[in-house]
Amino acid sequence: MSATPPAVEERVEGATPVIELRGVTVRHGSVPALSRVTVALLPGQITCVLGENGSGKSTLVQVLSGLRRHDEGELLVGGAPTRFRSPRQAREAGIATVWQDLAVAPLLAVWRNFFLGAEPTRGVWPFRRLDLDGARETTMRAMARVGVTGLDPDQPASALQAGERQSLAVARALHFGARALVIDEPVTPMTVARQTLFGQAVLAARARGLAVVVVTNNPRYAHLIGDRFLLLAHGQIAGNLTRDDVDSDVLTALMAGGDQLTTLTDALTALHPELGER
Ligand SMILES: Nc1ncnc2c1ncn2[C@@H]1O[C@H](COP(=O)(O)OP(=O)(O)OP(=O)(O)O)[C@@H](O)[C@H]1O
Repeated sequence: MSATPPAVEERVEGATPVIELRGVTVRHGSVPALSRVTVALLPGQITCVLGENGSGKSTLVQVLSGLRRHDEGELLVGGAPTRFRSPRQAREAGIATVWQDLAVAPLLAVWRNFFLGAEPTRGVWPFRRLDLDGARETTMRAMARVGVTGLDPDQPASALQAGERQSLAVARALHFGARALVIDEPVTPMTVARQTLFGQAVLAARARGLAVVVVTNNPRYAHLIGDRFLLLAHGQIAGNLTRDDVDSDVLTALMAGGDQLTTLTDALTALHPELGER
């Protein structure tokens, strides 16, 4: 895993955002969970979303994945204003979500979990049958692409480690042509092995030109993999920084507490007025 991604601004400058939020507000009753959030998610860029509990991270994931409709503002996919009516519509638009409580069918083979109803077939009806070898082969190749090698595609998914399950979900997204990948990081702390696997999968998605969103509570890890850092506080964007703007220590300090986050972001914006314009 490369610790220092190449200069992103050069690669993605001028690219049409895969997803764009313009002034998006989401209310739970009278409580705004997100308030006038504006952000562009660019192809080949990893955006890490950071913020304390209740800052609106999950709500943002829900909006991007079609689980929650926004009350105000605009959601654009590939430049076109969009309103998802279901998670399925978001998936069909190329937005794949890897949920915190990632579900696999534990008794089914890994390759079955990979295809989940989209299994390849051979021949024409009425002689059509499942292409078992093709399915296994495709699963292994797709998993290798995200850094998981030596996998037995016939083993039950329950035998996979948590990190490998996440990799499976990312591998699926890449294989089925997703344009954006939204990952809600598990709340439980990740082991180094799992972080490494996860990082490989995420960087593979980025290399394939997907817009990647990672919701995380770990600023050091975010700084390692992320190109851009979206800081949420009380449902609002408290900072939208690139890895050139902040080092790992500053990002960690920004995350130290909600109030501090706002104060420090103000201080940072005062030092770098251009930050406030993003
Ligand atoms: N279904 C709901 N009904 C009412 N209020 C809600 C609902 N879901 C979230 N909220 C409120 O909206 C705000 C944003 O919540 P959200 O879950 O998006 O934050 P979060 O940053 O993901 O927090 P966490 O890290 O705890 O999951 C919070 O004030 C929360 O209490």
